[in-house]
Order: sequence, then C-alpha cells, then structure tokens
Amino acid sequence: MEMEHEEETSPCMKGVRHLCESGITSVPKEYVFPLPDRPDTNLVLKRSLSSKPNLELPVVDLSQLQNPHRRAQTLRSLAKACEDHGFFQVINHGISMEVVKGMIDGGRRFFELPFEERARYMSSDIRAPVRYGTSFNQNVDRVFCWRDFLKLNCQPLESLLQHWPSSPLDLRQASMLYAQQTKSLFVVLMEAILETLGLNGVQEVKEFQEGSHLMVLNCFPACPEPDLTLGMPPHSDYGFLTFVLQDGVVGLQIQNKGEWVTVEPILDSLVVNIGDHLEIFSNGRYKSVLHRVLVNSSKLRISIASLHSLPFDYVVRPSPKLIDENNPRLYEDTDFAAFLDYMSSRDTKCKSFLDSRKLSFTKETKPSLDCITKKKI
Ligand SMILES: O=C(O)CCC(=O)C(=O)O
Ligand SMILES: [Fe+2]
Repeated sequence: MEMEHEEETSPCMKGVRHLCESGITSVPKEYVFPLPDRPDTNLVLKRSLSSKPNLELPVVDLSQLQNPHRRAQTLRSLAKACEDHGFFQVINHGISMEVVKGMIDGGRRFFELPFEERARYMSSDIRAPVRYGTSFNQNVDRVFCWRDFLKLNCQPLESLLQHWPSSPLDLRQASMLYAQQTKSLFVVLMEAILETLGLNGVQEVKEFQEGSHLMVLNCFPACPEPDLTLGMPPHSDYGFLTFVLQDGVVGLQIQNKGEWVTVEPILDSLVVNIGDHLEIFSNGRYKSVLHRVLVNSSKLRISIASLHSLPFDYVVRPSPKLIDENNPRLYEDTDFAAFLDYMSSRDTKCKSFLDSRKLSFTKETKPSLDCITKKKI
C-alpha cells in the first residue's frame, strides 16, 4: 500500500533526519511528550557521572555452551537472566566483528543518503520486504518519536534480498551476512532456552530456523532538546528474542524494579531481550520487559534490532508441558494477524498487546503492568 496523500504532505511523516536537515533549533510540538512520559535527564546524567554503572545486565558467554564441562552452568545463568531480567548481554556470540561493523556502517550510510533516495522505500504496508519510516507507529502515534527506521524483512532471505536498497553499495551484502549470522545465533540460543525450560525435543528447532525475522535499522539523530522527547516510547517486542546491536552511543533504557535504567553498551556484545511470544510460550516464566530509547543533543545513534519468532502463519501459545494444576495457563493463543491488526489500529504504548492476550482471570488478579505514564520516576 502506498502512503496516503495526506500523510505525504505532513512534514513529520518525512522523518526526523529530514527535519534536522532543515536546520531546526528546537523540538517541534508534535514531538513533545507529556511531562510524566519525558525522560528524567537529570537522573540519567547523575547516574552516568557516578562511578556505579547504570545497570549491570547479566553477561552470558555463549562459547561455553559448546564446552561439555561448562554447558550446564551456562544454561543455569541463562535461565536466571531470562527469569530475573528478561534482558541480558551475550559475548562470544559467533557474529564476527567485521560483519557487525559492516552492518552499523552500512546502516549509518543509508541514513546519510539524500531524502529522495530514502523516501523510495516509504510504505505503510507492514508486510513489505523493505520499509522506511519514522516514529514508532507513525499512522496512529499521538506524539511523534525522534527516530527514523529502515525495516528489512529477512525471511525467506533469498527471495527478499533483491528488494532491499541497492544504495549505499555494500548495505545489501552487509545486511545479508548479518541476517544469516543472527538467524544462526537465534537458533542456538533458542535450543539452549528450550533446554532451560525442560522442553528440548518438544519444539521443532526447524520452526525457529524458518521463523519470521525482521531487521530494524534505527537512526536517532542528535536532538536540540532531548529532554522533551523520546527516540522510542516504552514498548515490548513481539517475537521470541530480539538482538540489539548498539553503536557505542548510550540510549537504551529498560524498566527494572519500577525505574528506568540505562543499558551501557559493552564492546563486542549483543543485547538480547525476551519478546511477548516467548513470555506467552513459557507461560509467563520468562518476561518480556518494557524498554525505551533516549536521544541526546550531540551524537546521532544507530542501533540494529533483529526480531525473531516462529513463522508468520503459526499460532503462539503456552507450551502444554509448562501448564499443570500449579501453573494454570495464563495466555490466550495469538498469531501475527492479531498482532498486526492491533498495531495498525492502536497507539501501542506499553505492553498493551501482551495484556490483551492475558486470560481474563489473570487480567483481574494482576492488573496492567507498570508504565511510565502511571509510574513517575
Ligand atoms: O535502539 C535500541 O537500543 C533499542 C531499539 C528497540 O527497542 C527496537 O528497535 O525495538
Ligand atoms: Fe524494542
């Protein structure tokens, strides 16, 4: 579906880089978040000036999964990271530094292209093989986010590749290598996670191999008034796992014990987070965690998020092996069609899609989760 005429003419729809190129010195009103939703930059600054890191996420060394003497211990730390945090970092993940660097550089250069070239990929069809856009959910957002994105649909890779941008020259090749390697990592990690849940052999690994895979290249330009807006609002990701590659500029925050805490990028690591589908599949044992992105006044930030799940036409439901009289089923079945309908019709802030899949008795006993609009820090 092409962009509607009205959307084409709205300046916000052209994205934040375009806006910055026009030489603005303040944040237009469309991007100003209501006061309780804005980042508390004083708090962030105070934390990063103190010697204590903002948050030490668990670090899992994936090379130890291959070591028969260390595998059991590594699985235990993986299970703990999934249960206690929903977010962790992985090192020795098998994706070469060259591929990582090529991906970040290619992404950065895409956003440096003239607006007209980037605009060729604008589309409001969420299933398009390639989609350039802005904000979070630009057709329904009440406040725009300080973010432009390029989404590359990576499954099946061989047939979609040809639709990806041919400029800058090496972006397609870099994205292909990164997509192949993150898919392998996803499969290895899902095998390990199934084992931590006592489900090895229950779920076909092939279904993850052929599962949906979306790569999101995020661009957060430097912002003249970063404390008025957000790069991404509080949200959770829909899939099983998301891998986030950060370019070294901080910005990612996760909600931890009711507070927003900054995730410091560790060199050569990838951030992994649990998505809604894994929360449903594990019947709530592993939690998909709210996160958001802050912007800053001096540095453009690039991040690459890879979202992985089962194939698009699959239904996601709690694994029957994880349901018994002590562990009642907590979530309804869900599928991508339901998620996409929800996304295109709602201003999806917070974990509202996941909440909509909770069975009604849990909705009553465990009312909606923490959200920044309700919980001021
Ligand atoms: O930029 C980041 O660090 C996170 C991006 C993110 O949450 C997403 O693309 O879903
Ligand atoms: Fe996310």
